[in-house]
Amino acid sequence: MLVAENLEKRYGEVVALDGFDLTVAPGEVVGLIGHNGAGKTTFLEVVSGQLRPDRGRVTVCGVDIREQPRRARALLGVAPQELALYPRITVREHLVLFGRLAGLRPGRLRREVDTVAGEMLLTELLDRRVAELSGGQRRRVQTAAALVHRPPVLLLDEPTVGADPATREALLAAVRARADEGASVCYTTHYLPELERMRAGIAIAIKGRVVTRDTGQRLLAGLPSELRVRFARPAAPDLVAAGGWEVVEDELRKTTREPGRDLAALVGAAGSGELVSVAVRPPTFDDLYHRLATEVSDAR
Ligand SMILES: Nc1ncnc2c1ncn2[C@@H]1O[C@H](COP(=O)(O)OP(=O)(O)OP(=O)(O)O)[C@@H](O)[C@H]1O
Repeated sequence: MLVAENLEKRYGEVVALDGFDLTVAPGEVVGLIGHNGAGKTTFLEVVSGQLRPDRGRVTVCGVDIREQPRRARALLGVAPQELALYPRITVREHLVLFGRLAGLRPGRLRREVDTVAGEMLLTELLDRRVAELSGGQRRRVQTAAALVHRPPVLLLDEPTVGADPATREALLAAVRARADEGASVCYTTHYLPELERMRAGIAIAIKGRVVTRDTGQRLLAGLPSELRVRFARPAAPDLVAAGGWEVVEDELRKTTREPGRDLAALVGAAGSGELVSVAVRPPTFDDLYHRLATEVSDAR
């Protein structure tokens, strides 16, 4: 369980966190999303103990990070946005190092290294030095190092940046599996379909605070669908204009929260005999992101 309450952090005039609250329950993946500069990385740095907040409190499985920083740190798995790896050692040595620092004993450590290497598609690379890896491969090592000791709280800051599709899929599956085992996962990304894939809750940060916390499905439910209708012959222009339809080649399109009602009204006026096709595209996570982007620019 991760609980952050009323965090504040200033850098001179810049307010990076401004009353930031977030709770992530065991078994839950929360996608923390928001524009560049919304405070996501600052929040993760505060939780992982790299940064001291001016105000507020964070507990990790009930352990206060300020009162017992070492105990709290041992309960966390952190993959920061900036790569922080030792280039001269091998991938295996890396994972062993992180597992040992977290207190894993040799037998279990060996097993966990093999398991996480398999999950993150790193098995073939275990004996390569980090310096010899590509950017995407290094990021995978960083995520594996966060997972290796099976921490109850995971903080992953844009872990799929630069990942190819197979790697992205493997990473999302591994993260979801850790949550299914009971971990609380806080995951930042600018790519919302990843959150859909992990059945993640969504926390939207704007200007240093979480303004919305809901399921993806409920947030999507507030968005319009796109309705596309084709007739055998062009519909009458006055009919099109009156219904607020857009004409794109031989198709009528409308973005609407009530596709059924709009379709019925159109067909009622034009007659169904000429109808060739109807398609409804429900809102996607990309639409949600665009909506958020608009709302954020309006709030600025
Ligand atoms: N070391 C620093 N010194 C001064 N200002 C900083 C520092 N670190 C962050 N900030 C400022 O704090 C605010 C929040 O930054 P933060 O990196 O937390 O945003 P973010 O939501 O993670 O953005 P991104 O999506 O780009 O990763 C920004 O205005 C940023 O410029």
